[in-house]
Amino acid sequence: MKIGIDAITFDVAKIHLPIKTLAKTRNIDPEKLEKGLGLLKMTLPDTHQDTVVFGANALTKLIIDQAIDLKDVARIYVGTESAIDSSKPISSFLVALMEEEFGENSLSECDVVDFTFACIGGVDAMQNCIDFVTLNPTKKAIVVATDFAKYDLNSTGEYTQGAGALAMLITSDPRIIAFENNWATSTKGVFDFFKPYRTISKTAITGNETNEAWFENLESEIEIHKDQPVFDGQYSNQCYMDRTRDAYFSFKKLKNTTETVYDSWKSIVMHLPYAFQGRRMLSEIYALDGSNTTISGNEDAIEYQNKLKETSKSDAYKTFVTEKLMPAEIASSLIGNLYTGSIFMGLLSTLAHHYDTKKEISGTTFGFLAYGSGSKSKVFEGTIQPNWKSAMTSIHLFETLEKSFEIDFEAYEKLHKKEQKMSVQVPKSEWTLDHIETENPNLLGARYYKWAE
Ligand SMILES: CC(=O)CC(=O)SCCNC(=O)CCNC(=O)[C@H](O)C(C)(C)COP(=O)(O)OP(=O)(O)OC[C@H]1O[C@@H](n2cnc3c(N)ncnc32)[C@H](O)[C@@H]1OP(=O)(O)O
Repeated sequence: MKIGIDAITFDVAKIHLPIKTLAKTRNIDPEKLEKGLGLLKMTLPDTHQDTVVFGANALTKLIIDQAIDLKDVARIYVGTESAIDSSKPISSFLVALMEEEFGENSLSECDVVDFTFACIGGVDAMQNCIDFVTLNPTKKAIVVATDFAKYDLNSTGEYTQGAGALAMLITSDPRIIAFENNWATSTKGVFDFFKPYRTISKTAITGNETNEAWFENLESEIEIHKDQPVFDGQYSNQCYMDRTRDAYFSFKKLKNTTETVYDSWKSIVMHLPYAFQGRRMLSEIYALDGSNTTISGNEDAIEYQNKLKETSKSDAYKTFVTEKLMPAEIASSLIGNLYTGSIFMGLLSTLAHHYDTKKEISGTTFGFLAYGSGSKSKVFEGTIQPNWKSAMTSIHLFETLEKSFEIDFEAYEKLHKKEQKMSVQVPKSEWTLDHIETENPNLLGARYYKWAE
């Protein structure tokens, strides 16, 4: 029995800052960002948008476009690392909004939960849903991956920001892609990128040593939540390379093959925190699993790195990248990082590219290399199904991204610093964050959403 993705929808932030504008203001060589990292635009949420809004928009579109009867949906599992509450999951908000739109109690028997493991939570959610549908082939599950990749101003992550969501319908006999039951994992607990609870001492804020109540906070430490991560960029790259390499070779063992696995993949879809991360990180796997590898494993660290650099600059590797990785990069260049959604956006970008260029990819196998900081990689593969094109007719990925609204640097900084109070663009036919409760003590911080006609 085949299980996989039957339909995909997306909702990406509709405003963007051109990378050239950021490069100019930050005094960075634009060529480094455009040609070195593959960045063109970075999207960011408007004042009325958050991760619930993106997820709800993608999900509403999926339900309407695919005429899904919610009685058939047994699970809505969300992948996110941008939760807006430490207890109430985004999936709980989504249920409320979907019931508002599609009828009271229409999802009352649906199991919902959020999965958090940095950027790999969406893949974890999907693997779980696939297992569920394998056991219950008449049922359907939906995976939503929603995130806001926000980095500190002036940090090395600043040019990799992005925001949006994807929703995927998981069924038996899927139209788009069916996954094989080989999932290889590599895990190691590290601090490459994380979003810790932080504190500031009350004394530092009030200048007062006596721990007097401060806006009803009785603790001497004031807790701070930030969307921006603590991270070490180059170390996170090393963790990404180590985990994906180990998961790849575990996958090879699972398949019990001595052949070069990536040769059997028409396209390779990786987690893309920025467009060229995959091509920059994959050269090691390319060299190690290649039939004519020049790497023996006995080199010292410097020689090993030099050989990898040589490999990554070779014509053969460039051709490999153009054939197998480039289609997934196109959307990433125009969006930025979607954290949990990035790998699925890479899949959608690949499908849209082949659809728009009229390439037949039915029956070909795609390889997936997922990564989440902290850290974990999963490697798996799937086969494109004969009816994949019928699931692409309503997608319009690149046309939609083309319509993104350009903002200037001043507007970007105001949004980043939360100084912008009014929407930059008037919302239309989409969910919006209406207000956050500030008075009622039993509902303090409750977030309310509404549909903008
Ligand atoms: C966060 C997640 O989503 C989870 C993860 O994946 S973790 C792994 C990724 N980590 C992150 O995304 C964390 C946030 N990002 C960062 O810290 C940084 O953006 C980064 C570490 C990813 C990149 O760091 P950086 O210091 O800006 O770039 P750097 O590593 O020097 O690479 C610049 C590239 O541009 C190239 N370049 C520089 N100037 C150039 C020019 N004028 N023309 C063309 N290319 C140029 C360099 O040669 C280099 O490419 P190669 O190594 O492939 O040759």
